[in-house]
Amino acid sequence: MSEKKLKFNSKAIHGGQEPDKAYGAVMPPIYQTSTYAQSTPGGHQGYEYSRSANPTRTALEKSLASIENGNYGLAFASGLAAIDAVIKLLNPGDEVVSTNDLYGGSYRLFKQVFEKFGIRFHFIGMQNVHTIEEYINGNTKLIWTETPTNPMMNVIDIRAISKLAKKYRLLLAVDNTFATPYLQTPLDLGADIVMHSATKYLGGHSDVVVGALVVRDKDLADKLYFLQNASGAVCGPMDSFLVLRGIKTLHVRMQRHCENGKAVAEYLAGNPKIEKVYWPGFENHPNHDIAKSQMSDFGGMISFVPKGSNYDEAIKIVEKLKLFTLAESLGGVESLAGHPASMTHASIPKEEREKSGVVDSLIRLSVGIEDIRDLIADLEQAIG
Ligand SMILES: C=C(NCc1c(COP(=O)(O)O)cnc(C)c1O)C(=O)O
Repeated sequence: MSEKKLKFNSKAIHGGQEPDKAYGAVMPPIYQTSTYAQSTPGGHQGYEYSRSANPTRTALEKSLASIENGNYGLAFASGLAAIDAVIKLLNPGDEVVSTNDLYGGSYRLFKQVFEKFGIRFHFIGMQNVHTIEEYINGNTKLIWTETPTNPMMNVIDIRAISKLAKKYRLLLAVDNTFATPYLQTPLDLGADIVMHSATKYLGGHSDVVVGALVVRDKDLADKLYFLQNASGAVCGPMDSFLVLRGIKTLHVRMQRHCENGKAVAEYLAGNPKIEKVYWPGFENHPNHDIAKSQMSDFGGMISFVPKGSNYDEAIKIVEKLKLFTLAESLGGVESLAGHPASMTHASIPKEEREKSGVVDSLIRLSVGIEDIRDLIADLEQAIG
C-alpha cells in the first residue's frame, strides 16, 4: 500500500521510514557526526556536513512531512528557529498579519527582532476572518496564525483564511503545535506552511527542544532549506531521534490527552469557583462549529480564570498544585500548569496581552495522560 494511503495512526509509526541501508536497523541510527568522508571533493554519499543534512534529521523530516500530509519537512533547533526561517522568507518593507493571541516568544521574535529589519506586523483577532482583509495591503506577504491559539484557545477557520490568502496571493502559515496532525492537518485545509514546536506534543516527553516546518510546494521548500542551511539553526541527530521516537506514539498519547482534557474542562466548567473556561470542545465556544469542522477532537490544552481572582491569587493556585507541575511548556505526558501573565506571555506588554484576554488571573493547563481521577483530585485541592 502506498504510504500516502496509510491512515494517520500508521503514518505516525511508518511515515517516511525505512530500515537503515547499512544493517537494516528498524529505528534510524543516531548519526552523531558533523562531517562525512569524501573520495574526492564533492565525492560523498549524499551527506557532506551535518548542518546541511544529517541522516537522522532526514529521517525525522520525512516523518514530519508524512504525518502532516506534506511533501517536504524541515527540522530546526527550536520552534522559534522554525518561525525565524519563515519570516526570513520576507524582505524589508513586507508586512505580516498575525493573530493577536499567540505564544509570547513568537510575539517577541516578531516585535523585538524582525521589526528592526523593517518587517511590519499587525496583530489582530482572527476569530472572524473578515476582519483580516482590512489589514491586507500591497506590502502584505504572509498571514501567521495558530489554532487553537496559545493561551486563549481561540479557533481560527483555516479554510476561510486560506481562501483569503489565495485571493491576495499571500502565504498562509499555521502554527499547529496545540492541535498536532492527529487532530488537524492545515495543508489539507489550504495552508502553505505548517509549523510545530516539536518540543511539545510531537516529542511528547518534555525531553527535547525542536522546531518543524512542513510544506507541499517545492520552490517554497527550496527557499526554506536554503535558509535552514544558511542560518544554521538545525537540530542535532540525538534530538532528531527523540522527536522521531515521540511521533511513533503521538496518536495514542493524543487520544488520552483529549479524553483527559475533556474531563478536566468539564470539571472546571462545573466548579462554582471558576469564572471562565477556554476549551474548543465546549458547544458554547465562539468557534466550536469551526473547531468541529477542522479538528477530529479538541485536545488537552485548557485555560481558565478563577472567580474573583487576580495575579497573586492565580499564582497561589498554581503553586498549590502537586500532580500538575508548575512549569513552562506543554504537550508532554506529564500534566503542566502555567501562569501566562508571569511566564509564557510575560514578554507581551500587559495592555497588549489583555486585548486578547490574557488577564493576570488566567491559568493555563497542559493536561497529561495520568489517571484522570488523580488530576481532578489535584485541581480540587488546589482550587477548592
Ligand atoms: C514554551 C511554550 N511555547 C512554545 C511555542 C513555540 C516556540 O517553540 P520552542 O520550541 O519553545 O522554541 C511556538 N509556538 C507555540 C504555539 C508554542 O507554544 C509555552 O507556551 O509554554
